Amino acid sequence: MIVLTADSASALFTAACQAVLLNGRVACPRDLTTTEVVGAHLRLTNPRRRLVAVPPARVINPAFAVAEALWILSGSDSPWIYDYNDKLRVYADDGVLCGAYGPRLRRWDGHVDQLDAVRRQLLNDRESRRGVIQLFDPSRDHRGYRDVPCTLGYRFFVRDGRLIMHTSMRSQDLWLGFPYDIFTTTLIHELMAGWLDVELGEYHHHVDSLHLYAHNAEAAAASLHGAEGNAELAPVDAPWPDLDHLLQRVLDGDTSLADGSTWDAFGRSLASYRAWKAGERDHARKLATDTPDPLGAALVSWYDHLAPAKPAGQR
Ligand SMILES: O=c1ccn([C@H]2C[C@H](O)[C@@H](COP(=O)(O)O)O2)c(=O)[nH]1
Repeated sequence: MIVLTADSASALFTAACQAVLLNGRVACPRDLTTTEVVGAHLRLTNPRRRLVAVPPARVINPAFAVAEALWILSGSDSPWIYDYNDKLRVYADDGVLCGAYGPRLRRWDGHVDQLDAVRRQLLNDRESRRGVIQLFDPSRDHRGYRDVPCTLGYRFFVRDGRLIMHTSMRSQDLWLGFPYDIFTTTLIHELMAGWLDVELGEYHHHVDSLHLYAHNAEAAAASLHGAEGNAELAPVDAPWPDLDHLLQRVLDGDTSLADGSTWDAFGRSLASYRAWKAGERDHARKLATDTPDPLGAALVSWYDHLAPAKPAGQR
């Protein structure tokens, strides 16, 4: 069992890489070799520092982080998510990710909006222990689909005027999955704190199998010497009744959102990445550079990682 505390996702990521490399044992589920620690409690004291950036060893695609978080929050399992990360297709059955969190989060059993249920529960009984969101569904997840949720669920507690969040995962790919998962969970955490009108408290990430695939071990070792980015994202909130409409506007690329808010930064980073994928690289870089918030800088780093910028004057 490892227990780690940090005030940024980047610092938590490097500490976890170190702990898995030092204490991990080999396990080969699905015939893929991993180094694994069974039992990890990762505690993030500032959930707004949700962006993992440990250049040059680990540079993430912040547009995918945003896209996946909004895809989940909006309750979607639509294939548009592949536009932001084509690799997800390998987990699809007949084109669909059967373990998608969104429909379970917003329409469990076809109708239960768990975000709303937890929000109401904690508004009615401030210190309730019943603020539970369930994602793993035994009636679906033992059927043999390629995609089985790694996140079992979330719990929320209001204590001393702060919202504490706990996530439980059965399985976590530290290198590929963690940076994106922590972005989504801490965004849900911050939004829930806003709906309850309390401060953002600590975030706890409990993982059963925390692992590194063999092909990522060398990079993980290099990340221990990377520069740790711990930029804090600007605060984000949305009145509960406006959430779905706001998510739709961001996803639709509604330019009237240009108000310098975090939602504006989300929309710009998605638009920038769509331009990049369409081959409009200069336009994509310009949109990223103009994006307020550390998200814009992270997107520029991602483009540099994909295709290093040519020195001025060189074509
Ligand atoms: O949100 C997710 C979803 C998947 N994975 C990783 C964990 C495993 O490496 C792999 C799923 O494989 P199984 O645990 O289902 O075998 O994907 C994550 O890290 N986070």
